[in-house]
Amino acid sequence: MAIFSKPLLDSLRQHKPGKRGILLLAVILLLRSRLLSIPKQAFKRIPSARAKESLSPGELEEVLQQLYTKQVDGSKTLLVPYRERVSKVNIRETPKTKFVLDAPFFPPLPAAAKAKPNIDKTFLRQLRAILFRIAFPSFWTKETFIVLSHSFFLVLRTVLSVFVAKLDGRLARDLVSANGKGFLRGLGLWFLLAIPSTYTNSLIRHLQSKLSLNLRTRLTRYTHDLYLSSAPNLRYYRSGLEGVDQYITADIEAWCDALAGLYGNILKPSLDLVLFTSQLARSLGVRGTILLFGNYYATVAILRAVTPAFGRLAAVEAKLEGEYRAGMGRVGREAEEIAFYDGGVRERDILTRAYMRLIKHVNSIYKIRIAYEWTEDYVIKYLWSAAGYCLIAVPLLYTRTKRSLGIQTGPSRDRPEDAIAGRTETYVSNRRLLLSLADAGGRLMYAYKDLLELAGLTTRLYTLLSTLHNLAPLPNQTIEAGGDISLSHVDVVVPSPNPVASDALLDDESEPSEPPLSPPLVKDLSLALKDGDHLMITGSNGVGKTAVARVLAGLWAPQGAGAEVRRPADGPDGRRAVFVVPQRAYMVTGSLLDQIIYPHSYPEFVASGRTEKDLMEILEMVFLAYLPEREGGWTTRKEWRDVLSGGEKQRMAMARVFYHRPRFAVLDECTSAVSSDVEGRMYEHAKALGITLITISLRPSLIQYHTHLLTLSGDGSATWTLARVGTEEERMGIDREISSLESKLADVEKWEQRVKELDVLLSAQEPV
Ligand SMILES: Nc1ncnc2c1ncn2[C@@H]1O[C@H](COP(=O)(O)OP(=O)(O)OP(=O)(O)O)[C@@H](O)[C@H]1O
Repeated sequence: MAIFSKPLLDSLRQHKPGKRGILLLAVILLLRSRLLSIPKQAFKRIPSARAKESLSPGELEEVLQQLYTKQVDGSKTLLVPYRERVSKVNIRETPKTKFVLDAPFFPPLPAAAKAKPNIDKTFLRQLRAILFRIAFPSFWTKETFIVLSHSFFLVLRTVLSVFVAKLDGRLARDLVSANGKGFLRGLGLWFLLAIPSTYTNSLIRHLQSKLSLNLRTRLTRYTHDLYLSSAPNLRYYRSGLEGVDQYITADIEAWCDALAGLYGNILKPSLDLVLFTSQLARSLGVRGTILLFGNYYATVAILRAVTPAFGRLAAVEAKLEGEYRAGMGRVGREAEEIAFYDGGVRERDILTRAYMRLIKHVNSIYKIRIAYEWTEDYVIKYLWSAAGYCLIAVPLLYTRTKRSLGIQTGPSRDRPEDAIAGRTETYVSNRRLLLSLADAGGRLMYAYKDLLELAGLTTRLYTLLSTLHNLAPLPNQTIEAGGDISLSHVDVVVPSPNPVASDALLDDESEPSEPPLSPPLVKDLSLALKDGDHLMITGSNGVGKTAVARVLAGLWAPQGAGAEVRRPADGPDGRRAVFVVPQRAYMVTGSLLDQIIYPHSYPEFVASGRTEKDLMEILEMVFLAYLPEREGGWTTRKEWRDVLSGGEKQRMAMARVFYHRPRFAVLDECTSAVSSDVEGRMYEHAKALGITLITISLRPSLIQYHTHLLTLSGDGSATWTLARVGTEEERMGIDREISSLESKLADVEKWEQRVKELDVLLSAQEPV
């Protein structure tokens, strides 16, 4: 290899130990990259048992269906399709105790802090909490190793820059003194030094991206575990955070990028500044060094005075971006409804307004940046350069003893041309150092701006985490194995919005106040249901029927003095105690099979011992047996929300009830689009399976399948009546209806008489 050629080895021998070290390092780095590339090619030729084969479309479908495999220790291995292969990712859930321990580090933010993210104590506290509780929970993590490697290469780059500056000076000296041999040797060294320099640069970029990605994975997984929590937390349901998708997707990514970039952007120029200043101070003397520091001080003072509130601007930008993104998502989701109304133009106006709001803000940032960057450029490029010339002049014009920077080991400088060559060397080295210094200063100033932007993003991320951490769990419901459902003295009240989630970034800086509790929808509700007590809840629209179901299912906390909700626990065989089918049919992302077994996953379905034959029987029960064939099999993956009709979706929801066979099924107007005869058969089948029904409906035809009727009065008094179907009360109601019908029948004779009279009248008027 060329790098082992004799001249190079000679030059290695000729140089001092320090320089030899650098050359050695360059050779090692070069060899490392060479060596690393060899095995890859070699391995390609060796067929390995571990080599991953590409999956056939059928196998890929199976993997998509499988989703994960369960490990012995309870963790899951997610099967992630990747380039027609499958990569396995081990997922260990964040323990609940970790969240409990972390919560005190995320106290709620005062509105003023949300509105004005800045580099202050609050920012440092937030950053510390996110960094040391989530991003780097302990020292021995992969991320720490990346940071250490990153730091090493950053330091190495600075050291290499100093050598480049020295070599620059040496080349100029050899040129001025017409030392051809020395010049060529210097040029050789220049190329050699370029190898580790460029390698270091690309590695720094690589490690920075890797750090950002690893941080993102850590934060995302932590947030997923925190946000998608089950009862009694249900944070995804109760957080009340607007644009939460923006927080979890874009904001986390932006924060990780900003942090990973900032580390390099601060460490490297700071190191440069220290190293170059110390180098320069050696040749500039005391006067020059004082001038240098005076220059730094003036720069910082000027730039601090003109720096706008980049933190707040970045946070507002993220929020507006989230609003625009959410609007676009809504149109995508509700496309058909909008199309029926032909509401495209209206939606366009709404979205364009959201977009223009964002653009206006981004534009204003750009405008603010012009003034800032103009000042920054003026100060860093021109002021520093002018100061640099003055500083370089110090050793050249006033210093009698021209000290070298350590490279000049050449012949004595008694001759005048040697003196000129020496001065040129000093000048070129100092100038390069000064240019690097100006560059470092510029980057530090940029880093200050980045730091402000990071403060804004940190506030956003902290708002998300503190909102989720500070959401008190729902009060414990009494859950008894084998018990029944009972509510006693429960007031059903709409929960007040989470005050912590309020976003003061755009509006005012006022503290969030506790919103007043709305009046109860249903007052002092008491009822008890055991197996076979089929209950129907009825009442006019908006009266609170679904609200009762929410309390029953544990989504809303029961209110009122002495209020208590008792629910049965799930059976030991995994049989669900209570299963709610909501008003709006929900279709999960996945295959046709996934729709029936939801919220079970495929491995749970397999573990339950059920087969596709069982699923087919269920589909027959809900009159959807044609679906597997029509849609191309059980594993077909489609956007089921759009593919199935409204009635089909409702039938599918009933299929889920038959699959899970809960003890109690709360059916919230979930068969409103199903024809009455099919609805009746599904109700009969549910009862035959031993499922106790709690139906919310306005259809009187459904009363016959129930034993109790809860009627919520729609007169604003929040009262209710609970009657047994077929009791005295109900009979009285039926008797009243019969007597009203009989009195109407008594009039039938009079109406028939009248019809005859009208016939006679009409025939008299007909022309003969
Ligand atoms: N999250 C909420 N925030 C504010 N108000 C709510 C919320 N959920 C329900 N409400 C209000 O509570 C009232 C009762 O709602 P609910 O959904 O229980 O009505 P419902 O009786 O089921 O009506 P429908 O027959 O139309 O389905 C409504 O006036 C509704 O606006």
